[in-house]
Amino acid sequence: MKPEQWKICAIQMDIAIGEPDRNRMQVLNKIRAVMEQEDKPDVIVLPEMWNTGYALERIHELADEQGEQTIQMLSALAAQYQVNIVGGSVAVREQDRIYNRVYVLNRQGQIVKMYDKTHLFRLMDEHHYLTAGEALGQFTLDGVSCGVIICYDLRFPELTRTLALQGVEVLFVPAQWPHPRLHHWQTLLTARSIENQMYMVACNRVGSSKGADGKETSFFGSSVILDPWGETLAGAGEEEAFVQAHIQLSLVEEVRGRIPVFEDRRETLYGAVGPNTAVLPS
Ligand SMILES: O=C(O)CCC(=O)C(=O)O
Repeated sequence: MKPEQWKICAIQMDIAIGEPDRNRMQVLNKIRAVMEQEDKPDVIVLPEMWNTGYALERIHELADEQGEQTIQMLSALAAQYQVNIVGGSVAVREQDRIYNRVYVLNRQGQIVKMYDKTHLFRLMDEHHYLTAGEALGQFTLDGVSCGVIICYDLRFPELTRTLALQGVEVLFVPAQWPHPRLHHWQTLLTARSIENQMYMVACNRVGSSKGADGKETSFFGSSVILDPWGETLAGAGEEEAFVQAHIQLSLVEEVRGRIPVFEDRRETLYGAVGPNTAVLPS
């Protein structure tokens, strides 16, 4: 049965580029610390590409083969602490392909969803190294309809809208969103939350790392939990933090009832979301 409320914890952390063993140890210790709190969370969320960072030039050698190490660790933790884990994303190798993949584990430690980032971020050369996913990230945890998108996916309102139309009430957004685009991050998260009347749990990394071009990229954190009105329930700055909030699950239905945008949509005017019907200049 669907709970009345959930406690969510987003683990905002630094990531050591190209050091999966060190990052796994960090994640293990942080999850243990979170679960030692008196008021334990129901769902833990991690940031994007937390095993390798954006070490794209060595990604074939560093990525987790079939996700085995990630699955083993997160599944054991989920079962031990009986907590749901939205496992951020990790670089996973499947034969000669690399995916930027989220594993979602339930309280029994079972995988309930695998989602591969569908929109690859050209500005960081993802399209040269990674393979895009072809499926949406909808799943159920404790009877709650949830969705996941990864970082740059946030710029595609059709994706979040499609998930909302599938009934998603809580959307998770693992990210490595860098400076100087804090304004985009905050605005897009708030807009997606308000227009889709859903909870938004966005978990970004902090720290900085050097890319293949030798340039330093720094990440502003600013992880946030928004309610279906787009109001901030919890947020962080640029330091490592546990971003935590209790969310009232019935609020989604209440907000959708107050301002019934899903009933008021004029699909016959602007088409169903889904296939790309945009007319581009020739
Ligand atoms: O869209 C952006 O500005 C940031 C996206 C990004 O860094 C990513 O998808 O990894």
